[in-house]
Amino acid sequence: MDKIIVRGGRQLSGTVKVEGAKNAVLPVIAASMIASEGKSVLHEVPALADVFTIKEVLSHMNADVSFKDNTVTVDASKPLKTEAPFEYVRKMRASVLVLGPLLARYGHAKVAMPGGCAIGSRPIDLHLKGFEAMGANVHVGNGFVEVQADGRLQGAKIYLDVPSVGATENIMMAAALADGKTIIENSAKEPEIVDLANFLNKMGAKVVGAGTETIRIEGVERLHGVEHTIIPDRIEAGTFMVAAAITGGNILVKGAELEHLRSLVSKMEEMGVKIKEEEDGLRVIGPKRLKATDIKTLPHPGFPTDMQSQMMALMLNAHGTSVITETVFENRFMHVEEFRRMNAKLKIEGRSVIVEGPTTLQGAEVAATDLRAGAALILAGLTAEGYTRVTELIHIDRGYVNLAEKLASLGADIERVSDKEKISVG
Ligand SMILES: CC(=O)N[C@H]1[C@@H](OP(=O)(O)OP(=O)(O)OC[C@H]2O[C@@H](n3ccc(=O)[nH]c3=O)[C@H](O)[C@@H]2O)O[C@H](CO)[C@@H](O)[C@@H]1O
Ligand SMILES: C=C(OP(=O)(O)O)C(=O)O
Repeated sequence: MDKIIVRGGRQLSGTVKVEGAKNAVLPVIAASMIASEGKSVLHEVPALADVFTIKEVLSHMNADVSFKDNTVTVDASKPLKTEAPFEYVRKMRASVLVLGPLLARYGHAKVAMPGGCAIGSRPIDLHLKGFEAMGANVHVGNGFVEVQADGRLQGAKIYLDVPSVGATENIMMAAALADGKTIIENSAKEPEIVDLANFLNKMGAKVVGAGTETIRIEGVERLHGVEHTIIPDRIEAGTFMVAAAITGGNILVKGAELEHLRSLVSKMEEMGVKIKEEEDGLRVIGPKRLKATDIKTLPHPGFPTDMQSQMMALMLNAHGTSVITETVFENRFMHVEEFRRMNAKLKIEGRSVIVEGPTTLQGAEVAATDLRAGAALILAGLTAEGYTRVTELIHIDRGYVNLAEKLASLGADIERVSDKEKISVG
């Protein structure tokens, strides 16, 4: 089992380039299956475990997929299978994003029903409600969800009870080939939704309003493969921004888009961090003394839940009491227990965590409970006394490419070791 071992105390400086966004590339690769003619060529694709999983899913479906030098090519013009077995959904919940494209193109799709995970129960009822409104029959049983339509889906007006990212994406993809107009109300507004809409539109779809709370999709007869560049990963960018802030360092995060990061930037500025927009990214300069603040996670443009645990690491180093309230997922505080192993003073009260800072964090053996929690433990390790050993890297590898190597290139005392190798530090 691999571990990342980090010794705290170094100030980080230099430049790091952000990869393409995991949460944009997964739906875009799924959407490439709708194209019944031509190839899609996707650039800036990060070499993440999740990308390899969705590539396997598409290959299983009979699409021709290749991945080389951050470019994925998908040719889905041959007839596709419409079932994805459990092994893929187990590895990655985003596998449910094949439902919309397959339903649109073939009127049928079947995938294993995703279970809960470390951050919450994560139902897909809103995805299914959308498909049903468009005329599909939904059957859930024996651990599978199957959706079936007689002929083309029908455009419909769909109100989402919560602005779910995945439901918005799945419905948008299904509606791209539906008969007539679909209106999604209370849709998610994340930048990744806009990227998917742009991709669909290049393929010949008619989607307007992505990035606002009402998306309108006029169905078309068919879509074709196109070339597309994935947007930068705002969560990876945010993770490096916290690395600069937590170590009192100075990092240029190349490719970070201010427009996608406004809530994070404003909270970090409240904490005393200097953030400047430069031509090719954001420069982040950590202060000598971080100030406490409060955050509440919300759908975009509110504060992203995927940055909550990294901010907790930062708040542990800030002077005063900070409060974090998690409203998106009901159980995204598994990292609290791990931070406590590092001497953190944290109290959970319902959906909030009270963070007493600053704490002298102590290195310890800790486990990544989800991908962002793993990144947050590494960030905490950058300021802890002694060695922090982070295990369960399988989670981190889902969402970060070479995180330890990139932090090392910025001056961190960090390395990734496998149990088979001789551990040279600690
Ligand atoms: C691959 C991907 O893009 N993952 C992101 C996506 O996940 P994902 O698309 O799964 O997240 P959603 O936006 O759907 O979930 C938000 C909330 O809605 C609830 N819900 C969702 C669907 C549904 O049918 N019913 C329902 O109740 C969820 O349980 C959760 O409490 O958005 C999350 C919220 O920004 C991010 O943390 C994830 O990184
Ligand atoms: C929760 C996340 O991803 P996923 O939805 O793929 O589990 C994340 O990226 O932080």
